[in-house]
Parts: sequence; C-alpha cells; structure tokens
Amino acid sequence: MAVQTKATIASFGGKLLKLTHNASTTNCEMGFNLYLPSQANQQKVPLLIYLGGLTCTGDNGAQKGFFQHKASEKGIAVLYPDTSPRGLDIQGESDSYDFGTGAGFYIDATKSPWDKGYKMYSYITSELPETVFDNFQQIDSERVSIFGHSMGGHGALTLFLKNPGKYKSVSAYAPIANPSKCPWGEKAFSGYLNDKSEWADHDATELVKKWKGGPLDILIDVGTADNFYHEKQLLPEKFQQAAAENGQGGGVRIRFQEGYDHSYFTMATFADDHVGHAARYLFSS
Ligand SMILES: N[C@@H](CCC(=O)N[C@@H](CSC=O)C(=O)NCC(=O)O)C(=O)O
Repeated sequence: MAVQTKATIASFGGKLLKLTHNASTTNCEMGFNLYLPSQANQQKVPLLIYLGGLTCTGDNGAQKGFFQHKASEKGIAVLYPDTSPRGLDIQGESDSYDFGTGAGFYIDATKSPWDKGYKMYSYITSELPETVFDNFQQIDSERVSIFGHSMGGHGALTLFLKNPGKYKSVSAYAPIANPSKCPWGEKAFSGYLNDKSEWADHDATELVKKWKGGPLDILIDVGTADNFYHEKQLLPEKFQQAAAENGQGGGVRIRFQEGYDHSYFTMATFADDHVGHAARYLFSS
C-alpha cells in the first residue's frame, strides 16, 4: 500500500503529486496523479476521480483538463489514474492505440492472457482508492465522485451505475456510451471478455436500463465537431433513450456544445461545470 512520490508541483494554490505504487490487481507498477487543494492542510476534503480516454495516462487530465481551477476553489482532491497496466509483456499489448496499453476500458478482463493484469475495474473501484485513503488521511473516503472522457467517460458511467451509492455523482465528456454497438467497444469487449453474454454487464446503455438506485442527475457534454461522435463511436443518444425507457430520461442532461471537438480544449472549457456538478453532491448533507 506504500506510494512513492516522484514530483510535487504547485497548482492553483494546492499541489499536484505525481505518484507510483505496486498494484496487485494490475500486476505492475502504476503511476497516478493526485491533486490536493490547500484546504486539505486544515480539514478533510472529498475526492473526485477523473478517468482518461484511449492513449492517456494520469497526466493528460492533470495537465490539460484545467480541473484544478474549480477543485481548488471548492476544496476537492482530484485523482488521475492511468488507463491500463503497463509493460506486462503480453503479445500484442502495444500494437494499437485502442486495445491493450492505454486502453484498459475500466473492466476486469476474463479472457486469457489479458486476465493476468487487465483488471482496471478492480483497480479503480478498490485498490487505488484504498491506497489513496491509506496514504492521504486528509481525504474523506465517504465523499467520492467520478467523471471522465471518452473511454473514461464510459468508465465513469459504468462504475457509477454498477455501484449505487458508492459515488456521490457522475458526469462525462464525449463518453463511448454504448460500447457493444461501436467499433472501439466491440474490439475491446471481444478482446478482453470470454463471451458475448458478458458484454451487457459492462455497457452503460444496458446498465442504465436496469438502474434502480433513485433519480439520476448525469451531466454529459458532447461537441458538435467531435469526429468520433460523427463516426458513431460515442452514441450518446442510445444512452439517453435507454435511460428514458427506465423512466430516467430527465436525469440524463446531454449538452451538445457547438463547434467543440474531442480534444482537451473541450474538457478545459467546461471543466468548471463538471467539477461544479460534483461539488453540489460532495458538499450536500
Ligand atoms: N490516436 C487516435 C486517437 C486517440 C484519442 O483521440 N484519444 C483521446 C481519447 S479517445 C477515447 O477514449 C485522448 O484523450 N487523447 C489524448 C489527448 O491528450 O488528447 C487516433 O489517431 O485516432
């Protein structure tokens, strides 16, 4: 459970820590970033987890998302995990940007050889937060929210929907909202999972149909100039429609942002809205 500090960087009055630890779920050393706002010097602060997309490490969100701006104002710690195990030496691990390294999809693989370390669901829901709470006692383990981008937006939706009550809120940028029905998701699920019957358990559009955890309030931003939206990799309307079938249509707020693309310029532009959305739930009693 020990962590090593590789760097401490001042950011918006708080500090961004670059950290590593040996993770048993992923079978390798994992890097992650943790932002501690200045309020953490005096009191317990809640935690917001940001899940990155394909090709990302914990650095993309920390360096380009501008989430620390609002997090510092509100007094929220932000955790930026990696998106997959690294260097497991599995054949084909680094052959493509959308499978293997940098593309763990926040699921636990059941298919060999990926099941040896591609356990990003267990890593993000259990091992990493437990490590953080053990090592940073100023973080309140009872107040945790989650959000993410693209593959990570989908990860945030599924982790929230699979674990009612575990996260206080969820939001997403350009999530891959119905992976069973798009090329990125079909490649990942057929590669990581043994059987197609397992896919629905990891697909946010299927999960929201079965949601019984009370009224939803999910914020989703999608840019109208997002090439992956136009290539039908994201399918946010399918998620909205599935939520509506379960009487939760009003609980999914999709904002189509005119002219914005799939890049971190979009995350940075709407960062205050997403951190603000989390803050409303992290500080409500
Ligand atoms: N290289 C790929 C595109 C990869 C890409 O756009 N990754 C996105 C996430 S996509 C969904 O999960 C990303 O966040 N990249 C990192 C960044 O800093 O922008 C291609 O050639 O199409």
